[in-house]
Amino acid sequence: MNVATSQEMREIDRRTIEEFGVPSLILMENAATRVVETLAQRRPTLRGARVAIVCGKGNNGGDGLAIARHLAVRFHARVTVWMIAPDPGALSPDAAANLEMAEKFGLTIHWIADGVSVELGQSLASSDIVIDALLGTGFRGALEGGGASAVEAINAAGSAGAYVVAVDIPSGAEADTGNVNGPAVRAAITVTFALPKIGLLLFPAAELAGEVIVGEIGTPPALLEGVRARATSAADVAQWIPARINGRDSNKGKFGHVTVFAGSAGLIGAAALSAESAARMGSGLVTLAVPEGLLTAAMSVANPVVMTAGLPQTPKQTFSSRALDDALALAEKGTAAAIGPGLGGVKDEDLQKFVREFVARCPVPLVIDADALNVLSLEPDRGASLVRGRKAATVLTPHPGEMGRLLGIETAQVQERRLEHVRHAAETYGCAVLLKGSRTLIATPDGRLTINTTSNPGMATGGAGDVLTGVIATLLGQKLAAGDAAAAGAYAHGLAGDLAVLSLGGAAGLIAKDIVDYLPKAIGKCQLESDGIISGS
Ligand SMILES: NC(=O)C1=CN([C@@H]2O[C@H](COP(=O)(O)OP(=O)(O)OC[C@H]3O[C@@H](n4cnc5c(N)ncnc54)[C@H](O)[C@@H]3O)[C@@H](O)[C@H]2O)[C@@H](O)CC1
Ligand SMILES: [K+]
Repeated sequence: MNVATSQEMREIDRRTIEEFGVPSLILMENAATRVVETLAQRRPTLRGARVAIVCGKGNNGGDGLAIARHLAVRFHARVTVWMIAPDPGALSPDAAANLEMAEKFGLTIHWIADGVSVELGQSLASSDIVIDALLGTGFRGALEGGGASAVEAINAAGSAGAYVVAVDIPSGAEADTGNVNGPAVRAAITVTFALPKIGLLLFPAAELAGEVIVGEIGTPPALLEGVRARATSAADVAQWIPARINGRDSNKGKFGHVTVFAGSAGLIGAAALSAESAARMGSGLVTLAVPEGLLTAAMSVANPVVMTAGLPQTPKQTFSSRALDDALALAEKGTAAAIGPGLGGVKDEDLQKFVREFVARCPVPLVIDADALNVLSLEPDRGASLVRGRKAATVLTPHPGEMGRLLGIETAQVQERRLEHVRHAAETYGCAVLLKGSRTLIATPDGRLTINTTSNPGMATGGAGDVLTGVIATLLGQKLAAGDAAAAGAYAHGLAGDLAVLSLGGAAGLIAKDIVDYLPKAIGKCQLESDGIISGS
């Protein structure tokens, strides 16, 4: 599913109006109609209901005024409009046109420039439905003054039982970041137009939006295809994966062969988890390479389907640069490799040398994770040029701390502008980059962005990242493009975690191995959803 930034949406609207001749007032009318239809479906008691509509001075407010008219005319709703604006002269042209119509239809309209009004609070609190048409995609920053007071009144009404509907996006939330920097509306449902705005998928806005309905407003479909961001769907995953593995002449050679380079003393479990997840994700063969002193330990904890190899090690039982030739030869036998989980000893110069050389020369598609990322970010410029120089596809899978180190910034800075930084990293390192989080983001150097909507807080548990590494390596080994492998991998991994939590009946006790075990179910669910046999969650 495509998702839009506010700028892309403005441009789509502009082209709809200028190139396709659809007047902006028709778009606004369509938007209002979609909200009213949704309300009619969700609120069987809409006829005669008490509805308060809070409108701003921009086009979001214009939508609210059009909604007011439709509710009054078609459903005889008892509508009160609250304009949070100084006077009609402050309104956008389309909002002003709708104000004029609303006035001529005899609707009740109150004006409060500063938003502080006892009557507003009382009116909202005694309404069955409150419609938030204060601010839409034009909003940035933090709400203060009148807008903030109006939002607080909306939320108080919501807490008192009113059904709160946000028009396009909850007011106070930023459409491009999902950030909420001040008061923001908490809605039961958000009706957004043409395409979901990126912010609606990102926290905290995603949580404030409630259920998100996408209302079609007459935008030419071709214009909706031109956006740069998307959210992965089950159908995407189903489409990407079976094209490679469901052929009639299946044999294990066709499913790929992943080689995982991982593990150090005390961290052999990370290695075993990555390898087992590759097997569960459907890799035909999996080889786990560990420092040679840990081979026996690896064989005892790894799943028996996993082949094992021991490579030359440093005195601290991490990979030595002497392991390089063997490692490259092993990698070359497979269709994809992963390096990083539990490597340990990042300060060990011999390990650093091994990682740098391996990354530069590994001839097959490669997932770089965890300590391997930390080695690269010891000297970020050199790390970036090593990755950029690679011949085969690459996916980096940093968590926010690792991303900060890769870019030479603080973790908090990463988290403040996740979209921006993941895109920047993809450009800098010239490969697909997956930034982990409650909404994992994937960027590719061509500027495309994917938002992952599966996963749950239970997955913030040791080893979950190691599992993801094995999953993505499997998809790379089945010849998916790097960005698709990362997107499909994140979706399947998150869905496996969701299914595991449902099955366990709680999130707190989820362990990484559960995610591994639910991978087959997650893939199966994607296929069933894609075939229309079951509906999406
Ligand atoms: N352009 C179009 O053709 C369509 C637009 N539609 C609606 O129009 C909305 C976008 O309209 P606009 O671009 O007019 O913008 P908005 O209605 O979202 O609001 C913009 C107003 O918010 C103010 N603002 C921005 N940041 C602020 C802050 N921190 N504190 C207080 N005020 C702030 C701006 O000064 C501006 O007056 C969409 O969300 C959607 O609801 C729909 O009618 C569909 C068609
Ligand atoms: K709104």
